[in-house]
Amino acid sequence: MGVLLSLPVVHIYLHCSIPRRANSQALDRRCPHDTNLSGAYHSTRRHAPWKQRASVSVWNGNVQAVLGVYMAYPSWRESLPWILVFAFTAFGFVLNRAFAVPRTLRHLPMVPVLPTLWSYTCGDVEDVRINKLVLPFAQRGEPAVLVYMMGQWMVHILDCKVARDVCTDLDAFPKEVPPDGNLLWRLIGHDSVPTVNGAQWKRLSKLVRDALERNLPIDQFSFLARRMFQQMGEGGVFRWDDLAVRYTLDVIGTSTLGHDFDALRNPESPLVKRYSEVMEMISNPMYLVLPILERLFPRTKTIQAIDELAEVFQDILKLKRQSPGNDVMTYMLENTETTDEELRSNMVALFIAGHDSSAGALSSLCYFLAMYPQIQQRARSEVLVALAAHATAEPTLAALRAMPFLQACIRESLRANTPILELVPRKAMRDTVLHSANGKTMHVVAGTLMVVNIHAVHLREEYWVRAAEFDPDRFMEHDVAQWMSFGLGPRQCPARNFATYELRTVGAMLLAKWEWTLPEDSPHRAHIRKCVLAVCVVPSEGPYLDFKGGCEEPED
Ligand code: HEM
Repeated sequence: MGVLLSLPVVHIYLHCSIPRRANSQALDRRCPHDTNLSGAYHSTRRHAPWKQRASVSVWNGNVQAVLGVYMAYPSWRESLPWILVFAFTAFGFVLNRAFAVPRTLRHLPMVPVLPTLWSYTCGDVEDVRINKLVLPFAQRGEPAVLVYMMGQWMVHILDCKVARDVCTDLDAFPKEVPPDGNLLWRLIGHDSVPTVNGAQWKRLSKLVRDALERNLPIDQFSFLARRMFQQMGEGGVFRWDDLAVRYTLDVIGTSTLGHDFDALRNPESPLVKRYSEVMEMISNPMYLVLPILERLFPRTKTIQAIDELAEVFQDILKLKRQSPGNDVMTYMLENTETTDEELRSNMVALFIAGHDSSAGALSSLCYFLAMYPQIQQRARSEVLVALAAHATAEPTLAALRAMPFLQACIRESLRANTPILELVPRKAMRDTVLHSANGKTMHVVAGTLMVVNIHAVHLREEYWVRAAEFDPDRFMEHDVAQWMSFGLGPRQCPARNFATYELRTVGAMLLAKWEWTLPEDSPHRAHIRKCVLAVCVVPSEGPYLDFKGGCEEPED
């Protein structure tokens, strides 16, 4: 590709320089001895040999031809076009090396690299890029497509069966171990459930699952929803993505880390601000596209901020040891086989994996209910009936289980706007043949990186009737196998129960207390605008929602 890019340039220079070359030869013929011009040439050759040595050391190979050309010309002006030709060709080779599709993957369809780079240059958020460049392949029935991402070519899986097969066989397709320079993993650490494989993953995964299953803190979800309602007073227009972030931050803080960030009442809390800043620094798109930049231009300020934040988590862990509570970290600390680094690493992993994803999910749910008032009203009626039937003002587990339509709304909003668009890459450990749901076969060689593209599977029309529409009823009848917001197989989200009950509790309480709409002039009316938050893509800069019908909440 790089060579192709440089060809027109080479072509132009060849055309421009050939007559000049003829001229210079004619000049040489006319002036066989030193003329001013040829004298200048000779003196350059004789007195500036470093020029030649510099060329050799810079390009280190394939330079003899250029030196020959360089020496054959009577002045630097004459040889400049050739130097440029060489430079562009060399640049072309470098680009070619960087972007060439590996031979073993060339049988697969691919998203062309130029539009991909252009999309990054334009600052498109990942969902927009997938819609533009990847989704057309899914709609055409392809099981997979090659995409250039994070500095290399990866196979994006677009088919639900291939996705399931890849995610189920952990030995054949383990998670790709993140490179050392990756700053998100510097913060999380290399010993956490999402990053490890094999026996360590089995041990840590059991630890996390057992701790998460020990307590489903519905009371805590309700308590914090009431705290949020206090902030909302008697209603009005609120920037909903911000409230959702603060609510989920307090949920994850109190129920998993046993630490109250108090983000709902104190949005300016230093830890909350520091966390947001670090996440923003980590998500620099240039470094996400070209991870090699981490080595070429290390981000020392970001690294320092990350290390300071990691220290804060370390301190929270120390405090937790001294004063245990009723939270996931306390349960994990009971296990004496876990090392300090594993505990710290998993604490940060639970925080990051659990916070931004839930914030995005809550934000999307309320956005869709605002966009479709009839669906909101239907969900509200169901909630009020269920609460009355269970004689409770706030949701209990039994009452929440009697709200299937609310659950369908949550699943449909996670389908249409899934916060985690792509799973962590899996690496094929051996040559494999995979079969898609529509009967196609796909050969994959050992070493190939494979990414399940949830967003594309969730919008594939072969799987979903009118995929672009928000229609919770598609989840009322039965479970839909193509739905994969929490991942697939043994490594699917261990907190999916926690997360859905959090959404069900706060969703039910919102519906019971408020009615909300999207203001007419909202920029989110045509479609929801999003941004990248750590590992998720979530609604951004609103949507501002207009809440009505609230009444004063008593203080905590
Ligand atoms: C709506 C909210 C959430 C969504 C959509 C979500 C989604 C996901 C997905 C798709 C994965 C699989 C990643 C992969 O296979 O590459 C995952 C894994 C994980 N999630 Fe969640 N998640 C949510 C909430 C949470 C919460 C609240 C926590 C913690 C309290 C959490 C902790 C984890 C962990 C530890 C893993 C790694 C599992 C493993 O690799 O074995 N998630 N999540």
